[in-house]
Amino acid sequence: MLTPVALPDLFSREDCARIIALAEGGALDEARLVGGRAVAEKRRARIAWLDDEGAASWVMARLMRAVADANRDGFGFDIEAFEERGQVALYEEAAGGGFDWHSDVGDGPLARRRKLTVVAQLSEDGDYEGGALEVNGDGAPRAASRAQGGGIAFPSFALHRVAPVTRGRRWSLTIWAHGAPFR
Ligand SMILES: O=C(O)CCC(=O)C(=O)O
Ligand SMILES: [Fe+2]
Repeated sequence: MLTPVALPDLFSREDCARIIALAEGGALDEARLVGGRAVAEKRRARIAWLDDEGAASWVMARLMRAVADANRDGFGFDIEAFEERGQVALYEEAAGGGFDWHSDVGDGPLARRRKLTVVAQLSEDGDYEGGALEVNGDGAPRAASRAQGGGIAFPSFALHRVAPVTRGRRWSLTIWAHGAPFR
């Protein structure tokens, strides 16, 4: 199945605040694209990476369980591991935050092994306008739920985007599950 799967209630409101605090406690860098090139025009966000050991381990553990369930129930892909750290992204009105249509599968050694993408909404719906995460899993782009703490899982090759944030700021958390490249 290629249609995105909703993952409601991954995190509580307090969990979301804790994850944002973890990201703010580290370095928030200008986002880079799949190939490692900084391309400001396509992606306008700042990002921080969560380690799967230490203070953020509970975050990664919870997401990994949710991905395993979603894969079993919805996708049935061959997933072997989680080979990248969790990515917290901040899209800000002031910076014209957004991320144009793209696939998460690329030519890099990790990007080519991406199988499933999971994005969790860390901000409250009312904190921002615009900023919709839209996924085109089957020919029709659909907006993911904006509910804080909820998430969505979709095949990493599926085109998706974050519409420009027109007011406020949106925080998200993305992880990828990896395995042998699609063929
Ligand atoms: O922040 C989001 O909602 C999506 C992030 C994304 O698509 C990515 O990092 O590849
Ligand atoms: Fe993406």
